[in-house]
Amino acid sequence: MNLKWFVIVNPTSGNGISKKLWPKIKQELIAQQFNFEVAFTEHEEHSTELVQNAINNNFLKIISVGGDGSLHNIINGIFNSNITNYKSIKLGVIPIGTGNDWVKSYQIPINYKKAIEIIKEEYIYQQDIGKLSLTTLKKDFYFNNLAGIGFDGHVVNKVHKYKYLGFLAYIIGALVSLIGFKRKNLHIEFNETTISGKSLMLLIGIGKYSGGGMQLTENVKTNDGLFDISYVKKVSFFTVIKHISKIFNGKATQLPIFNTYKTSVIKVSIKNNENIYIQADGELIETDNFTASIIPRALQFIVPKL
Ligand SMILES: Nc1ncnc2c1ncn2[C@@H]1O[C@H](COP(=O)(O)OP(=O)(O)OP(=O)(O)O)[C@@H](O)[C@H]1O
Repeated sequence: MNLKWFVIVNPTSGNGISKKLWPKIKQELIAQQFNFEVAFTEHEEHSTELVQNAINNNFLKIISVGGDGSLHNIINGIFNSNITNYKSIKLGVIPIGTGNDWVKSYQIPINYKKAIEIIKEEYIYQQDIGKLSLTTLKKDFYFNNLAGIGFDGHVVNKVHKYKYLGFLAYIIGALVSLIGFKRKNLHIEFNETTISGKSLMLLIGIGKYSGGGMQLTENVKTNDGLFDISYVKKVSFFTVIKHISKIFNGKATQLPIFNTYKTSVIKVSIKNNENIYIQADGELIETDNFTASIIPRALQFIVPKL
């Protein structure tokens, strides 16, 4: 076993803030007596490969410096591989992203010095991981925070243009995208429930926050072995504007447009081969019918002791 930490830095995250801050982060890691090696991502999804190499070289303690997409790629690197000792891995996050949504569930501070202090404590929390198995493409994608299909994916597709606006990128992207959005036909099955027809969006949640601080799922517990499902058939622009504060204060799911459920498995089919976007942790994945299943307490994350 390698006792050193392996630090993966996405220099592009947070609109390039990671790159600018890295010298200070490095200094702080040294000051807090971390023994570490570092690698920078050189292209999209490179962290998937970097984490696999690190684990194959016996590193078990990983730090992600970046946003939700960087963490998502690291998790896909761990689970989309033949790594069998993933239960021994410890994963810490120094959040330098745009949305930084996963860290909000655990109140991990955006301040990098404080985030490093938390990692130093090595307090472990075993969190559920979601697995999206694409039916036709026979590919698996994993997520640690939230996946969505429909409007949600559409916003992720649009949001790149607005990332310079920071966390506001998602809400502005959502408002702009709502105008003229055409709902898609979905067929959704879980437990004894079937939902079929034109749908605005389906959210499959593990973590509490998405879209830069929005709370669109209910009674979230990240290790209960259940997805927090939110289904919205339709919504008007006027309703969103009227209830905009509820999107961020956790009360949105009380609105009658929200149907919420809990399940460990959910099957989604896209009717009529419609062109629809699917996102996982804010990263677009390929479009296909899929089954989402939860892997309870699959991975050890380093979080603050609450
Ligand atoms: N060297 C690189 N060049 C270009 N893209 C990269 C590079 N390294 C990683 N990426 C991509 O950068 C994207 C965004 O990263 P990340 O999500 O960490 O930052 P963010 O978008 O600013 O934050 P958030 O997801 O929290 O809003 C990911 O999709 C990842 O694949």
